[in-house]
Amino acid sequence: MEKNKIIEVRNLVKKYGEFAAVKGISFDVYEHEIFGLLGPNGAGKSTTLEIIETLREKTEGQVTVGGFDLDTAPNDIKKIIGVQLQSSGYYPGLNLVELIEMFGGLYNQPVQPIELLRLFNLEDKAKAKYKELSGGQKQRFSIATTLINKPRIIFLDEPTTGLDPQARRNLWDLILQVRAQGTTVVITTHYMDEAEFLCDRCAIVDSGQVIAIDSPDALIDNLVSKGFERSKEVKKANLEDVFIHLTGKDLRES
Ligand SMILES: Nc1ncnc2c1ncn2[C@@H]1O[C@H](COP(=O)(O)OP(=O)(O)OP(=O)(O)O)[C@@H](O)[C@H]1O
Repeated sequence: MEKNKIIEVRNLVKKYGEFAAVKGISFDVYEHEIFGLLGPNGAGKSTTLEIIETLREKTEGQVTVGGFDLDTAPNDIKKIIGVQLQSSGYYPGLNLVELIEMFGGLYNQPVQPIELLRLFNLEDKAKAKYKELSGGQKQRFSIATTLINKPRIIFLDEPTTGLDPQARRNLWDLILQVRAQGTTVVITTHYMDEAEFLCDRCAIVDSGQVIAIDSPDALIDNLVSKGFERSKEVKKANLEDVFIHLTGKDLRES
């Protein structure tokens, strides 16, 4: 089946003064995939994401999103993407339902707050304020809000940082569910297990450059074909499996 490119990034450069944080990055994202930007701290992942999201000026290069050119049609891009807000964007006086209604008003979109909260397992928190949520609940709410304008693409910047194993796995399932409904997902992460589990394809970014891009399987196979072997025999389970087995798979809310 022919894959449709929904994002095209060509020779993207971002300089902060003399310092080039992004040095000529190019990649495509296909419709309905989960695409990962992986890389160490400071590699330029967030900068790249924020440029595509129209939140940061680029220095050079071409970006198109859903066929719209970032230079000439940034407002059209804004309409088809969903972006996680900084937590400071959640007015402290409003509960979750009121926040969703407010964002719906800003986007001029009808919203069904309880249905959205149910999808993210937050229905019983409908009347709670954002600050009263646990870390996992905050992340789930933040991802829920990216869907308010019924976007074609959502951008998630390190969505599971700081979450416990149950909350991470729960969020992974939600991200798969969002994609299953037809939304393209672009995610940044430091966690390779997360990328391996979630991403159809990923770009590994280092010092502002893409150094590899492929499916996780193909990247691993390529390394193995070069003769790489783990020095220690791989066990059938890891410590995280032990932890999940002992403490249960259910989502913790504390
Ligand atoms: N506003 C800014 N002014 C100057 N330098 C910046 C600015 N924002 C980011 N940088 C620098 O650009 C580089 C890339 O930062 P960026 O936040 O894009 O990296 P990242 O890959 O997302 O890292 P992390 O995983 O730590 O979030 C870093 O060296 C950072 O210090």
